[in-house]
Amino acid sequence: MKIGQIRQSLSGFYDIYADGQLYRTRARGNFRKRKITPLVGDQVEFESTTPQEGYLLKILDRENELVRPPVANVDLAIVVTATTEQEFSTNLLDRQLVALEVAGVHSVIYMTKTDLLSDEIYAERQKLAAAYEKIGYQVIMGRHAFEADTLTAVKQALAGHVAVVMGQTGAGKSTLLNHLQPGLDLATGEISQALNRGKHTTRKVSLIEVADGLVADTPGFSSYEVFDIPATDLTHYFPEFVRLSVDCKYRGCVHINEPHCAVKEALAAGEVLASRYDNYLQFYETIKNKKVIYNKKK
Ligand SMILES: Nc1nc2c(ncn2[C@@H]2O[C@H](COP(=O)(O)OP(=O)(O)OP(=O)(O)O)[C@@H](O)[C@H]2O)c(=O)[nH]1
Ligand SMILES: [Zn+2]
Repeated sequence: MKIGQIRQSLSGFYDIYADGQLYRTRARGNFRKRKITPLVGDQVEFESTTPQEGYLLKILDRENELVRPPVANVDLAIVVTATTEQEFSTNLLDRQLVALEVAGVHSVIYMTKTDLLSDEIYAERQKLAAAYEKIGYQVIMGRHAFEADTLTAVKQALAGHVAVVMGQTGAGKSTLLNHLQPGLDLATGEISQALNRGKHTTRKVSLIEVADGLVADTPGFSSYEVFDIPATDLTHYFPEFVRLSVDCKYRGCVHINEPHCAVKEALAAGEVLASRYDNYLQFYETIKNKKVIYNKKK
């Protein structure tokens, strides 16, 4: 019996990486009965006598699992964010950051389309980038998204992680993956839209080695509409609020109507981004109005 990591899943075969090589395996029948689908990124037990043939026996406990792309044990997301005036929105960015925090995935923000910005807007974006860095998110941003320095920074960020590339439609996810792995040849722009129109393409998913990390070769996007958490938990997914709230007067302060709230004081002092706080309020209301029954995980 060996232990390894699923690196690729393709029509019933699972390629498992262990002690420096890949083993092609199939899942033992009892998996299907128990309705467990092995995912790329899973740590598994398997048996194999040759690299071409073996059986996947057991999936070890998962840290997390994403739906799009379907990958388990992800610990880093590169959140690709287009910076042009037509596309950039702190609301969309914060939604993604919160959704990833809820999934237990750390985010690095990667700014694209900076080459299309005037110097003035570029300077504005730099200011905002500094504010997100202060929150605790690394922001990778250059005057051109795909110049050597910015790509090197992405590769360094990937080191030691299992990562996915996330972001809104057209942000530049496939372009980034193609730069990280020349030869991957993902369709970009209009071609990618034409291919995706009207159908859900089920491609194979692989984890590819980039520098010293692993990244899923399929970019992702979640519908960030519902956070599967109670509204009162939302504050836990804003790292700067978590730090500040130790000084809120009330335990369980949600920083809305409570007096002596450290988050609101920091907001008034300009130490919390007004856009972050506004987005927080909006997400809070959205969750409250959903009236969904929460099946809280963990
Ligand atoms: N000028 C410029 N164009 C970019 C940049 N990044 C991406 N693009 C272009 O924007 C378009 C969309 O890029 P994609 O890489 O396909 O975006 P995506 O996020 O994979 O999009 P979806 O597949 O729709 O989710 C393409 O035409 C890219 O060439 C950038 O930094 N600068
Ligand atoms: Zn508070």
